Amino acid sequence: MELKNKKLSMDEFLRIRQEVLKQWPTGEGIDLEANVAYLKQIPEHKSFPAKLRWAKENGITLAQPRAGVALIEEHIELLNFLDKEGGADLLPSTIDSYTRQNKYNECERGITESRREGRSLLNGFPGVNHGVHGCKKVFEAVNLPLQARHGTPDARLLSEIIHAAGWTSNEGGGISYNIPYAKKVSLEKTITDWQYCDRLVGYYEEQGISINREPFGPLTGTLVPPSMSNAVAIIEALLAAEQGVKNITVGYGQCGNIVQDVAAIRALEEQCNEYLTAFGYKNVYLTTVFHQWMGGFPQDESKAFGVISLGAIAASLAGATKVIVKTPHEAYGVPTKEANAQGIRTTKMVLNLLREQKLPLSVQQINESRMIKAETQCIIDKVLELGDGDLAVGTVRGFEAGVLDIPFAPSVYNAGKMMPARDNDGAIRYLDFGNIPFSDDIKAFNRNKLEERAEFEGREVDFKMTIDDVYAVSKGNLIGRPE
Ligand SMILES: CC[C@H]1O[C@@H](n2cnc3c(N)ncnc32)[C@H](O)[C@@H]1O
Repeated sequence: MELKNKKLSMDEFLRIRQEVLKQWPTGEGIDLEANVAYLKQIPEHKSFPAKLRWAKENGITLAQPRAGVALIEEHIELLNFLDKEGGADLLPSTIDSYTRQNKYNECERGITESRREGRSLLNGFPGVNHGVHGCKKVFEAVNLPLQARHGTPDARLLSEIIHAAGWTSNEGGGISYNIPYAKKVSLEKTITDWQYCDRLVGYYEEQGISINREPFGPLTGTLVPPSMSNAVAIIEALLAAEQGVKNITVGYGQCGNIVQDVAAIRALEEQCNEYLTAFGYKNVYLTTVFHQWMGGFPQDESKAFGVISLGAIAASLAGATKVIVKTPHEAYGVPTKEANAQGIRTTKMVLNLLREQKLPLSVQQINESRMIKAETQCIIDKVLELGDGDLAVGTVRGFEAGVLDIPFAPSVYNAGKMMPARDNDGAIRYLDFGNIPFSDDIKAFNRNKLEERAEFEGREVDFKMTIDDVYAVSKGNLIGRPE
């Protein structure tokens, strides 16, 4: 089917749906009307969109962890522990890597072995294998809204199952769950598949049920310039809105310079609303999510709490609707429930202390916001031009041309020509523009900022800065100064 940014007809959607539900036995018999009846009866306090709206209207930043284990009972115990002991405001179910690659046979084996071993041998919750029944059991055993968090290029069956089970939020998108997560999956395929996931939400919205969609903001989480991640987030929000999604949370991964981080997430919300309005999508309720540092973490747990606290501070000062919490085990892998709860308590302490404070507008922040918006607009306008006005086609051609280019992405569809580095204040700039058609002013701004650092450090502006910056935070610094 030819790729286009057009709302799927119900006939087309239902035709595809027949194939989707056959991908694994747990897809059999998932009935949309029965789902509508179930979703209509879930209590307000367990609706993701309702809680996000409450937080935004009350100027509160919510804390949400990541968490997922192989077996249903242990997963329920984990989630309730993070609620009761951690103070989580929203709950995830982080889905395991096999499910993300649609390798449900491996999931089955992992579930069996986890039962035998008495511990989780999967790195997340295998939602497809547990099916609607299992996911509903989790939803009914917790007391907070529930969201699927994963990294799945083809999440169509997973989305059917989690929404049927009452989970009223799904993370991901055709770009953000492809380019940073997959090596050889075409963008045509993943954009098409995520149009299905969004159209499913559009169907539920048409039945009067609000479901939240959250593009994955941080992408590779490694020195991604804010305008590049904002451009991708806005594109995915627009693609979702075309399919009838009405409740969207756009995301941003902490970069480390507070002024840039606050400016970036505020610019993201403002510019995304501008584009939604310009494209005629009315009544889309937009919120934001700030991801605590997604790059390398220090092994020392006390230092890790420092990184977690900085993320909480930036999220709160920016007025983000939600912050995704890291744990002191980040440098090692899947955290214990205790460590996970510690990350949430640290975050909530900071959020409570800063609740009445926001970073006052400064000249630096206004200039940073202007630059981010100008860079973002340059990227999106070129994408639309390449697509002859079609955003989906333009996105595919944008990656082919290197106009959209995510640093350190594994996908063969990513040009990998653009290179970032931090300036002397730790803000992320473009060191090599690759094929991004920025204006001369934008290029001069980025170059000058990096020249300032070069002069301060007594070295040339070059790729060594990038490499030094990649490892800096795990070594205890923000900027990778020469040793
Ligand atoms: C997007 C990557 C992030 O997800 C986190 N993550 C992945 N799987 C799990 C998991 N099963 N439990 C808690 N955190 C997890 C990982 O530590 C990293 O911070």
